[in-house]
Amino acid sequence: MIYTCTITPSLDYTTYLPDFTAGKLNRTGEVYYYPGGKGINVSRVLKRLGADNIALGFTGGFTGHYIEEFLKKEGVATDFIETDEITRINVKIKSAQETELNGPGPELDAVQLNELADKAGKMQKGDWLVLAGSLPDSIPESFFMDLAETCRRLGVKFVLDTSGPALANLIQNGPFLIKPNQEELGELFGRHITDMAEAAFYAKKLVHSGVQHVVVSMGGDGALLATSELLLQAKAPKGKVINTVGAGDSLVSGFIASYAMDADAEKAFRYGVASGSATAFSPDLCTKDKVDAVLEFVEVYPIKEEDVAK
Ligand SMILES: Nc1ncnc2c1ncn2[C@@H]1O[C@H](COP(=O)(O)OP(=O)(O)OP(=O)(O)O)[C@@H](O)[C@H]1O
Ligand SMILES: O=P(O)(O)OC[C@@]1(O)O[C@H](CO)[C@@H](O)[C@@H]1O
Repeated sequence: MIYTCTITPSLDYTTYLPDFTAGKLNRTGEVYYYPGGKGINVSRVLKRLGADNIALGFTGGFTGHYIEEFLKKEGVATDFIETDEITRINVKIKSAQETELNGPGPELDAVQLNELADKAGKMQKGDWLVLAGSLPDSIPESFFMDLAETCRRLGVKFVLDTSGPALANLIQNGPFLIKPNQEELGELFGRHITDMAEAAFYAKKLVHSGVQHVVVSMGGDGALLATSELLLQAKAPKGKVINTVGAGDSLVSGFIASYAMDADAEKAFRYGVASGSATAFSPDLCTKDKVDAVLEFVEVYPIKEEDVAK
């Protein structure tokens, strides 16, 4: 079974308007209320790609209830732990530019965290755990280290799509897959990464430190994959970009859905990039039809040793 874990879900209040001016009253046009948070997006896309999964995490209040109902209607199984706090509302403003306002995550106590640890302790060899999204500072880092250790002990494939100090610590546990974007990769090494050559250099470093698959997503420039055997670049297909929120999560979903079927990292990478781009070209997250339609336009080729920054 594939489990996703979203510590900080959100209800994404998503609105499109022709002009947005900060400091003024802006009247919105189209408004959408999507369940959000990175792990939840991964769950939704996995389901659309035909991969059954269970969404874990913490939800509360009317927003939490809405998220659960929405996921139920889409056929995504959930096993959330209830919080007293209302799940945050994140505001996504789509105008000439994309502006986002993300709220803080929940305050969780030891009982709630233990409940999650218990669920993780029941996973089985061959399962997947995708820990995605921001991790509140109030949770001790040792909690996530223990989660990673549980995965290692049980033979569960641990996938990480988070950032900050937690990511830096957790990569020491040899996760199956991490998917930093260019900026997050730079944060890990305290530098500003400007191109594919530099991204390849640092991705390889992560592989040497024990990460099994490193996918660095680079927005409209595509992505790269580094493993102990492969160093590949994918060019993203061209298309009309509507909404890039969740594009990275879709890449993770596409990779997992494909790898779970064929255990072929190159194929999974191509399918992941197609999924990310298909979301960028959609108002909500991608559908399988859209992914299949863009797949043939994803170009994948090896990065030559001389093209890796030194
Ligand atoms: N403008 C674009 N055109 C085509 N494909 C895109 C575009 N932006 C994103 N993508 C696709 O989505 C993938 C992930 O995008 P990106 O690097 O923006 O992820 P991210 O920063 O993790 O996003 P998020 O956190 O919003 O999910 C890219 O590798 C690419 O395949
Ligand atoms: O605040 P975080 O947890 O870093 O990111 C949360 C978020 O921006 O990520 C998703 C897109 O990737 C959205 O659904 C959600 O609102």
